[in-house]
Amino acid sequence: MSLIAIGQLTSTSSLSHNLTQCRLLISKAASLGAKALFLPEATDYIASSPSESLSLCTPTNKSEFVTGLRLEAQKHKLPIHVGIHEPSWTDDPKKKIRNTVIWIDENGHIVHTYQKVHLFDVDIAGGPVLKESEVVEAGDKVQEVWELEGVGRVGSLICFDLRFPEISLALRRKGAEIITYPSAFTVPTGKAHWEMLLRARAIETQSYVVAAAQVGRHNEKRVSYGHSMIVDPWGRIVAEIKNNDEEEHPEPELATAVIDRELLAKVRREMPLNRRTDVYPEV
Ligand SMILES: O=C(O)CNC(=O)[C@H](CS)NC(=O)CCC(=O)C(=O)O
Repeated sequence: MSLIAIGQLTSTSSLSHNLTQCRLLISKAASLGAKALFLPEATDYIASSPSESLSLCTPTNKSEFVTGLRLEAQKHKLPIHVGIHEPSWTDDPKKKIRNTVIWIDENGHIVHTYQKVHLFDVDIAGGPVLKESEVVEAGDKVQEVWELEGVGRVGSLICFDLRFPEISLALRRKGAEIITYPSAFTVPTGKAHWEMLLRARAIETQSYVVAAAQVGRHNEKRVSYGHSMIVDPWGRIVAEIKNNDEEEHPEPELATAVIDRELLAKVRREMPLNRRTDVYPEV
């Protein structure tokens, strides 16, 4: 049984501001004895336009934000899972960004990474209108699941990936016990679908779902839904940040939950989900 923490904040286009907010969450998570801290998608920055996003994107080993987090992880001996932007270019004139999540271990080393596979291109009447693929390069790999010592086997996904059960089932097949969805959901889609999708993914993969999310107003164009949560393999919400949807500038917040591997084993033992791949194709 190990405690983990999720952090919720409002990233802006100021990397140093975002780092300051993360430092508060990191020291809080460490003082509570969490074994790891999970932060949202795009914690390094949320820009107000594709061109601003491109101009803020720097190589990971030169990013002041990532360097700052690595030092904090080392100082507090606290592993950190965090969504960032990474450049994909070498000398490609059509520059693109990678929307990734990195895993920083307790020594401050980046030991795992995942690049978002499903990009958010939507045009919903009355909003939101977002075309992530204009500036972001889609990933093409399911991550290898890794062991977070004393906690469980982790597989990472990001935000919009949540709507595609196939990739979470692929992680389960690779041995995942904890599936993460660092996110920046929009308010209308969050109100309609966020909790339902997270709980569905937890129930059908019989895994913990860890979803740290951006909240509040990032700039004149973007607001995120928040409501970060951890769901257990039975579909129960075991940690939740209940932000007020009217509040545009909430304080960074933290929530914790215990990961109970015995419960996980019990759920999987009591209701085996044996697939009928003789009837339909394996996904
Ligand atoms: O823009 C950045 O820098 C960070 N990336 C994001 O915020 C991404 C792409 S715009 N947001 C989502 O995928 C929201 C998905 C969503 O809201 C849904 O599935 O309903």
